[in-house]
Amino acid sequence: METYDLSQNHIVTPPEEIALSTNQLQVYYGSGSRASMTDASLSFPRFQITALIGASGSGKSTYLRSLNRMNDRIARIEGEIMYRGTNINSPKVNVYEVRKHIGMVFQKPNPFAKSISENITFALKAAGITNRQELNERVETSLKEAALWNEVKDDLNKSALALSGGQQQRLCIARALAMKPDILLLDEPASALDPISTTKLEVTLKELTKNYTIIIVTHNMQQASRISAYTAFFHLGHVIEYDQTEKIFQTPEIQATHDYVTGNFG
Ligand SMILES: Nc1ncnc2c1ncn2[C@@H]1O[C@H](COP(=O)(O)OP(=O)(O)OP(=O)(O)O)[C@@H](O)[C@H]1O
Repeated sequence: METYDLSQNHIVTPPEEIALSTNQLQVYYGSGSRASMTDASLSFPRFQITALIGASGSGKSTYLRSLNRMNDRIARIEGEIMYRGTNINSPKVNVYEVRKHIGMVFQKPNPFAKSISENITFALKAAGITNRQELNERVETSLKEAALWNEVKDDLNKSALALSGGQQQRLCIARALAMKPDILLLDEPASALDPISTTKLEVTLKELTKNYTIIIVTHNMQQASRISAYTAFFHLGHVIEYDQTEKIFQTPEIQATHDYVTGNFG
């Protein structure tokens, strides 16, 4: 791989309303003094999908997981994460509250070994919602939003583990949506899925932009260009380029981005 000047970057601020932004975010794992993520300043437009792309180890997951404080126990995170006028990367901010607004779905579908409906109601009950009618409504609404309702509505008491991988992943999305978040973070949600389930998931994500802001890590460049409005290219712990997706894939400003999207490395 060629050596690139990591200080060279091109980062736009989208003109749309911004749902979440980071200002010079730095992430240090353990007691290390070397940052695994350096000076990441990005603004994510509301009701759009933004894709985070880059080679393995470039820092995409590190960055994504920092956004809802999932890295708190294993890393030191410096810089600001601005959400609704508050820096949520502050020790004074309650991380559980943050995660109600900024939900996360992981690479491998990880439903609980419980029924389909209990997968959705579990966190709601823990949050103090006990009214049966409200719980039922949330189950139905979130399964509909995740485009799973029609496939499971007669099987709500069956085990979630009996679902296919693609259905399990949409259940995990429904589980996250049941908390009524504002922003959904997804870390390679389709990497364990077959092509048909992947297409279904992509269609679902696009539908969700009516009500949610989505930030997705993906290894799959076709996927990024199919579904996202903006794309950020990460390289060796730096954000090198951030712009409209079409621009990143067709006329990037930076050589490293060009080489990555044309398949020269990765
Ligand atoms: N828990 C951890 N402890 C220490 N270092 C870590 C940890 N997680 C990630 N790193 C390091 O941080 C850097 C960025 O890794 P990260 O997983 O964020 O990259 P990535 O772009 O998401 O890669 P992949 O696509 O393979 O998931 C790498 O050098 C990695 O070794």
